[in-house]
Amino acid sequence: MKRILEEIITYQQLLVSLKKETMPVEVLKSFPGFSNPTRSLKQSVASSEQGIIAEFKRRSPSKEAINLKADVMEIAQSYEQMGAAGMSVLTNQRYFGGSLEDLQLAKSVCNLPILRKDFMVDPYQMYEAKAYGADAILLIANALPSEKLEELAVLAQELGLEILFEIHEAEEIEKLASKHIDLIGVNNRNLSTFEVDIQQGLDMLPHLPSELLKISESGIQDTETIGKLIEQGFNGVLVGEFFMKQKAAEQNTNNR
Ligand SMILES: O=C(O)c1ccccc1NCC(=O)[C@H](O)[C@H](O)COP(=O)(O)O
Repeated sequence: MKRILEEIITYQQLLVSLKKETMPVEVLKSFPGFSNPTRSLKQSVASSEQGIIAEFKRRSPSKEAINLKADVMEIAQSYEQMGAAGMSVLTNQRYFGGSLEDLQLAKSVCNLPILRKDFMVDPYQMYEAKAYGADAILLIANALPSEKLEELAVLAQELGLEILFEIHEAEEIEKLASKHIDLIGVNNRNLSTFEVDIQQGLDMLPHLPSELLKISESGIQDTETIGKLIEQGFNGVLVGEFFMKQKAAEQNTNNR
């Protein structure tokens, strides 16, 4: 079976080449948001008790429908009210039902730093992230060679975007120099098998550079697990499905 990550990366490369034709970088640079100052996700996580990065996620390759009817503006405001340190917005349409417009709307209705959670493969996407209002971007260690990760990281930093560098295995930390990393994310989900192992993430803690803020990502399904991860040394958590399902349940109750 072709790994989903490889499939997504191939798709992204094709998508970016089409977008470059329809919306050149020069046009992205003229977006009003392009020159906005960055809201620091790093500072917000560092100064928050549980460093919660709450994700907007309608569906996913592993779960299909999560909350298909979700309203991004309502959810952004509720994440801010519940005390999240930041918001992650999946901007990939095909696999997650998200969009850059979701990101733009989220940014416009709350004061949270916004992470563009997508599969970044090309410098063009850094300009796009900035134009639509992202404060931080994701770089996935397993998705690209070191040279490409560095190229994207350098440009992101030039544009004032912070970097969440995601790893699944401890050795992957070596793929990008610490000077380019604002937050290190340990993905508890294996992107080939979709298996989630929170303990494997916890076991990696002693191997991570002490100076970096550490985020536990994926598969977190209750508040007890959030507490345990923070108690054991993570500075924050990135949670999607659990919060989005809660929001769907609240919506159903309100509609009755
Ligand atoms: O969520 C998936 O099924 C998925 C599959 C393949 C690549 C990436 C995937 N997720 C992206 C994410 O990073 C998660 O949405 C994020 O860590 C939150 O996870 P969760 O709390 O389990 O929704």
